[in-house]
Amino acid sequence: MRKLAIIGMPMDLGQTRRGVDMGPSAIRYAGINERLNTLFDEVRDLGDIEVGRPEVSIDKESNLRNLELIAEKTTSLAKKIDEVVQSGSFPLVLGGDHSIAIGTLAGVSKHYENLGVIWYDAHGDLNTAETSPSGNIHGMPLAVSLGLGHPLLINIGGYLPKVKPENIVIIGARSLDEGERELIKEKGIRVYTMHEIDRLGMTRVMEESIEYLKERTDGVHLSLDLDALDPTDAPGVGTPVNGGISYRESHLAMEMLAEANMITSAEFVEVNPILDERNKTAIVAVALMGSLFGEKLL
Ligand SMILES: NC(=[NH2+])NCCC[C@H](N)C(=O)O
Ligand SMILES: [Mn+2]
Ligand SMILES: [Mn+2]
Repeated sequence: MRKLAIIGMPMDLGQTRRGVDMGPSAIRYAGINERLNTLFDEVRDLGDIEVGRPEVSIDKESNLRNLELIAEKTTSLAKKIDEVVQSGSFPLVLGGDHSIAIGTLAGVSKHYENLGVIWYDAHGDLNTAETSPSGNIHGMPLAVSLGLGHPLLINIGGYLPKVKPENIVIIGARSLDEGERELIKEKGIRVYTMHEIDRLGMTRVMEESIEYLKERTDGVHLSLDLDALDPTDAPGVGTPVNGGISYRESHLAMEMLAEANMITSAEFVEVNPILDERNKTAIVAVALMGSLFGEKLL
């Protein structure tokens, strides 16, 4: 029996543009239930993780914006995800800014020996407090999952690391900070930048990524930041970067993942309805979920 559990994570503390906390509502409004109902034997919407309206604060010592709150809220998310995986359901998390991935991965990864991660994003999200140009934790979750960063974040769930560098594939990168570039080289992380996507085409990028992860992982988490897509297709994001992946290429990528039958958890993040045009970005997110979960035209 194929079971899906939807969990909303309405958190905007990982960056400074308010509104991304409304992402889960926008995605639900875009018709997620109707779209996914027929693709699973059971779809349960577990509602949102309680985030509240906390006051924004900067940790003086580390210069990390909202450090303690993010640690607390992602810990709650991790617990919920852990339960969902144990119950045999596929966890689908709706963001929220990308810092929520710290919690998702903490909840998921303990169930696998070698969890793979596809980081579909314009950014690497591989900063630490030392390399971050912004102090925004949404630029750090992948580093945190590698065990690099503030102790309060890397120890969530009581174990580390959540992912090994050789089990990561980044797709869609076109904005990397200096420290992130160094880390990618030092750790040998596989990255398909927009250059490779243009040059090889999305088909080959996905074939290679799937083969690479099949060989070494026993489960794969898809962390999809809507800013991986070009801003013309997904304008409702806080940190848009021109020259992104098209709507069609993204559908192809999701369809190939469905065919490979390898994704074991997923999150769709950074949908900000305040910055959007008529909920376009949430609608794109739901359409991509359809393809990811096996929707077919014929
Ligand atoms: N999840 C995201 N949209 N991350 C954007 C990060 C931008 C920049 N690299 C930073 O660290 O601030
Ligand atoms: Mn991004
Ligand atoms: Mn991101």
